[in-house]
Amino acid sequence: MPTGGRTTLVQYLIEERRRHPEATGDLNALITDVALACKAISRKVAFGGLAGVLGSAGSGNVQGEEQKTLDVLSNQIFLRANEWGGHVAAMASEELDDISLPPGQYPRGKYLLAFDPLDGSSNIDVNVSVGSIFSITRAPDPDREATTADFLQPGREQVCAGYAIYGPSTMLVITLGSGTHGFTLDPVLGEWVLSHPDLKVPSATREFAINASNSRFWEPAVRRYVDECLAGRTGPREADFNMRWIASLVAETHRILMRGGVFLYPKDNKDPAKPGRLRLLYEASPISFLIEQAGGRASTGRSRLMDVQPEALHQRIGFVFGSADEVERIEAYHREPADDFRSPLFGKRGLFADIV
Ligand SMILES: O=P(O)(O)OC[C@H]1O[C@](O)(COP(=O)(O)O)[C@@H](O)[C@@H]1O
Ligand SMILES: [Mg+2]
Ligand SMILES: [Mg+2]
Repeated sequence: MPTGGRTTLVQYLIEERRRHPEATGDLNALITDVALACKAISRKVAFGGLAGVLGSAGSGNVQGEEQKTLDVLSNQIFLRANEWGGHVAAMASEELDDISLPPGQYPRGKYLLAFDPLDGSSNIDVNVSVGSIFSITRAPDPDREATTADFLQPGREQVCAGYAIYGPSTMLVITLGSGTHGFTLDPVLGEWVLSHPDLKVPSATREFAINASNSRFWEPAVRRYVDECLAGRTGPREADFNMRWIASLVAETHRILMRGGVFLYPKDNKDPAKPGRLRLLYEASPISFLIEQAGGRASTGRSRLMDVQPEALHQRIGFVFGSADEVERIEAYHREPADDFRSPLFGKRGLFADIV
């Protein structure tokens, strides 16, 4: 990484490319196009109601979710920024039923780009941080037209992943497999400046994030974990825990990268057709790559998320990530037979184990 003065995203990417003498520069060009899309979305977010970007678009996506105006707009911005660059073989988006091929292009690009153009869209209208998430993998065969099946690669195959967060300041956080690095958008020069090199997630934490309104649908291992956190100093963990829930995956990830913590959107029994809330290819996979590269752990709750073989473009999955000690604990709870515990206070090992 360059030393002295400001390091911009472009400088960082050039430096990274030096470590790969065989690289053609295509990946860097693609990341620059993605970063440009994020910059454009950031401007739309900043103008908010003045740019007419709030509210519903009056349509739904392939997953039956209401599309916000900014979901649709951000999707268009991502597509336009990347379809003519010659670097992608195809794109997949939360907001598109099927993959998108670049228009009439030959030779095709070498990469597959999957993205959630606007994450946390329920927060747009209330002016809370939202973001964009992206994942880049290699097209298995750039000599033929890319297919949906080409996108179904485990997370460990990603060559780059990142997110932009549109918060009080706009940041781009990326990994190319050599650490996780944060760039802040200089709003005057319009440049991404390296502000948070080599982010590290502490292995221990006393902060967890989960949507507790789903508690009646949780599996016993998740219920046990949360019960034990809530029991605090007087429970089996012998420590008080704090809780957060922003409902923007990007914002939760950012907090965890900044100060640690654990996030759970676990597999539950709310809707048998949906094994989890978050999408594997353009939410959980890229966030996992960023978290692992920052020394954290990313899991389905049972095992490493980046080893899951995807089966569908918009597949959902249970997702637990953050400080390694907590994620390991949650995985261990899932391995234990459920009837071994009911709650921290009343289970076999609990304070009142003898009286129940
Ligand atoms: O509304 P819930 O159930 O708390 O879900 C919140 C989760 O849904 C998401 O908003 C899904 O993202 P989208 O806004 O891209 O659909 C995540 O960012 C967040 O973690
Ligand atoms: Mg999302
Ligand atoms: Mg989205």
